Amino acid sequence: MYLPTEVPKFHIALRGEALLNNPRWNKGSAFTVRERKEFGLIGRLPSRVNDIDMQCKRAYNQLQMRDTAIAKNSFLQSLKDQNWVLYYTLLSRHLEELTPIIYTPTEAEAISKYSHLFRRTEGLYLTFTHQDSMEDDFLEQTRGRDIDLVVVTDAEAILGIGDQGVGGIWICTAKAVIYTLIGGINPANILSVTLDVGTDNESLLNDELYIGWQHKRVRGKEYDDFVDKFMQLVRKYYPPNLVHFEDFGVDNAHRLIKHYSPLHSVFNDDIQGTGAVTLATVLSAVKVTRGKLPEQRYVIFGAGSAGLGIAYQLRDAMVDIDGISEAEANKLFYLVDKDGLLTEQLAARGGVRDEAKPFMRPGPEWQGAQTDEQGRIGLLEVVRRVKPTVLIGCSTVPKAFNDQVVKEMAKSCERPIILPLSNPSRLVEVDPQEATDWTEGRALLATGSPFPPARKPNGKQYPISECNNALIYPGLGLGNILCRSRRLTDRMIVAGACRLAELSPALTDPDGALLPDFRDAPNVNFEIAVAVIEEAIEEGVAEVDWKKERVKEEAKRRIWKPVYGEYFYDPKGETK
Ligand SMILES: NC(=O)C1=CN([C@@H]2O[C@H](COP(=O)(O)OP(=O)(O)OC[C@H]3O[C@@H](n4cnc5c(N)ncnc54)[C@H](O)[C@@H]3O)[C@@H](O)[C@H]2O)C=CC1
Ligand SMILES: CC(=O)C(=O)O
Ligand SMILES: [Mg+2]
Repeated sequence: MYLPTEVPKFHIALRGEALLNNPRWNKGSAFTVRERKEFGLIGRLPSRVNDIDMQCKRAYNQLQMRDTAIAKNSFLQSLKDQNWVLYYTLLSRHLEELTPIIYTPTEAEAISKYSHLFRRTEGLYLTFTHQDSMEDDFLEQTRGRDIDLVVVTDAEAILGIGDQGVGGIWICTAKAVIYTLIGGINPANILSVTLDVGTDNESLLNDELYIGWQHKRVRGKEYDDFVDKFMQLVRKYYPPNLVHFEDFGVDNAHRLIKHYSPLHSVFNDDIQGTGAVTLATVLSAVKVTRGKLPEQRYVIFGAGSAGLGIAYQLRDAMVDIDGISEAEANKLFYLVDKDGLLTEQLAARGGVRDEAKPFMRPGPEWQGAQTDEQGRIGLLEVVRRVKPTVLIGCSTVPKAFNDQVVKEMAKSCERPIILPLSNPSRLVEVDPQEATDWTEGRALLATGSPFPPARKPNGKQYPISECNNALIYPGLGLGNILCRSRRLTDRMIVAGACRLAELSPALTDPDGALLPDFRDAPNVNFEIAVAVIEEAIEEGVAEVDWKKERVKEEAKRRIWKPVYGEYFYDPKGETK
């Protein structure tokens, strides 16, 4: 993180309890003596003034007293409710250790227990039954704020754990934290929203403690009208901001992004973010194998939001970077979903969703293929026949890349590129250590959640990169916001992915990680943002017209940092 050279000054209208209870402005024991006098805090705080180092030390010690990941997650949630500067400083100082606590995999567990862990609210809850007051509810939370970014979910497909109803708000708040921690976006300017349209999760419908709308999911026109009502509010009050869609069900995810992208800066993280980070990973892997994207054969296991997003992103990059036609690029993909390989025959039986149709395989190509008793062409058969060089998993099926599949792939491929991306960790398609063992250390690997390095047969440690959209979306969002682009274009996303690939350690060491280390995520995402802004300016969609050589400097100045400012009481000052 870039720290400022000067202490920022703020005029604040809050005093006493109101100031201590506001996590944006609260400094706790770090209020200076002058501030304590000015804001009525002398009797409300123990006498000694602490600096941020001392506060971090205390908070870190308290954190270590919690012995499970979920208890640590709850502790950090409370810290966020109390003091943003301390919370973000602590996370920045222990980025690698604490990201898995506040994001995947622990956040999945927290979300699944949302109604049981619930203590206080965070974000905006827009419930289907309260849509008459939606505009007032929206303004109640946003009035007087600059909202640069809205992170929204309807919670139908949370991480790898499916429909989580109102608990989905916590994926938005977790994604928002990553935007701040890694992207440097001011947390005060981010709005997390859950669209509570019910849930089809039976255990939530039957849970007496469930805290959302206990009703089956609304679908069809009523759903579309509800989402549109929300989108029109965002467009009315915050036209230049970015709307980030997270963990919608696959069909709605594709429909919504298609509908709104010509109208507003919108971004679907599961489709575009995952597509972009995977493109960067594959670009760096093919550098190691000295190949090119169009020379690969891609098998994607799980053709939902992420799988299709990856296929589209890789396909579009080949068209853009390598100049091949879309039709030629489509032929390089083999998508396998729960009904087996996506083929024309399967489509004729209604088994292929529209977005996947460009990638379905022609019938004659698979005549004589081995099928199971339901007529499905399974992953092993696909791997046998296709001899893929790239195998990607976004299926939520743990251990789907078993020894047979991996060994089969490794027979015809010197350095198989294997990316088991399902989250949380327990759903990973193959444990990276097993993939390393089964390929005698030849596999090039990255996973969706963090894993320890794998040990190669020669004793060398192979770092497992985290191919998670969190390594790219903060930079894409930051770039879009800083240049005030009214569209997040495909080329802006490709520019970000290419910049990420350029920063890969594997470019200089074939046994190095495919992506930069997560500890470098803030600097890496800053570079991604710069690439996005440069592209937006070149395409003419940016509202700023910074000269190329000034982009970095301008961007750096606008990044939010977790530092305490100096406060002055002012009845007309900040209240939110
Ligand atoms: N690493 C990353 O950055 C990301 C990882 N993911 C992970 O990818 C996984 C999928 O997420 P989404 O695409 O959003 O979910 P999704 O529900 O849209 O897609 C999952 C797909 O897998 C298919 N599937 C289920 N069982 C299968 C089987 N036995 N064989 C083959 N396919 C099967 C489903 O039919 C569906 O099409 C999740 O675990 C999620 O956490 C998602 C987004 C980003
Ligand atoms: C990482 C992410 O967006 C997911 O697993 O859904
Ligand atoms: Mg997601």
